[in-house]
Amino acid sequence: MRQHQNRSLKERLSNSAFCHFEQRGELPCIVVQHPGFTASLLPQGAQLLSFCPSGDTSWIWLSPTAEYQQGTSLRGGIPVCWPWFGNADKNSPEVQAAMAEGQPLPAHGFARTNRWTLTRLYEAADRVEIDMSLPQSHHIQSVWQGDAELTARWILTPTSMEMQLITTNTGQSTLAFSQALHTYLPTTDINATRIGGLSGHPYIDTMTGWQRKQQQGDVVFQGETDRIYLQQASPLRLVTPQRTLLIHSRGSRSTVVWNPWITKAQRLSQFEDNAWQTMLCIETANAADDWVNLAAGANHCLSLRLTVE
Ligand SMILES: O=P(O)(O)OC[C@H]1O[C@@H](O)[C@H](O)[C@@H](O)[C@@H]1O
Repeated sequence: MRQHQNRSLKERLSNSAFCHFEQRGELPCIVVQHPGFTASLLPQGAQLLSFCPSGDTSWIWLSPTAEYQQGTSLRGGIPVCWPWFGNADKNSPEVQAAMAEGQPLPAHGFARTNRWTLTRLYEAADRVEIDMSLPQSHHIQSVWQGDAELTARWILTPTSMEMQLITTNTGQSTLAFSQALHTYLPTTDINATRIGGLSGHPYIDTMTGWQRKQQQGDVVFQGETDRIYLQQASPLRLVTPQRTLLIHSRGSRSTVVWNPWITKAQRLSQFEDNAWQTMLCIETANAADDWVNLAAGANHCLSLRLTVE
């Protein structure tokens, strides 16, 4: 099955102007080498691993110790969390209703560890667009009873990286889900890093028993940080010593901000002990109170677009 999937992906990419197939450990990877930018994406998890405009370093962080293993999400890039965010039991009863009972349920859902299929590739002088869809599988049906089609779309240009996650409710009744584009971002110094655009927003601080608080000013990092900011926030402004990145989002009414800091870093897989100093996550989400209730037949598009200021 895997070999057949890899053969047809190779064939599909053999006529491509800018994309080629590369095997990385156990995983096939799509490498994009456009005159204006380079990028790499895994069909496993529809995970973008890197995006570098020409002359720049990657706007996306990838762990130097990331492992290319079947069925395991790589640490870094943009993992897709869907159809639930975080621990299954922290989701609303509506989101939990479609989850199978008596099964171990993976954190952040199953989309990030399953194999997706390349369904569209558009290449032009000013952009590359790539679509992947998540096929139904026995494994998915054993953990989740929702009826949905899921498409990931990237629109890559020399000056921007857009990722969309489109959920279509193919069932007869309303579909409830939570989700995130779990973007890992680089910084050269977490102590000199701040996020603008969240001042005045309420947030859930998972570090203090899910207490509700309110953000005053920019978000700065002084310890382990794991927060769900509520309400729509776009654009966010990530200021690092290296660059200022604007994070534009649509279809998102919550933002997760995460840095594991010193102690949690030592417990994380595929993560060097000091890596917390040079990364953070800003996740374009619909999480906690903010889950999506999608009518039968309707679509929902969660989108994230990165540009530099
Ligand atoms: O190790 P995982 O499953 O990729 O999760 C990483 C982090 O993901 C974040 O979204 C969560 O808020 C954190 O609590 C979690 O630790």
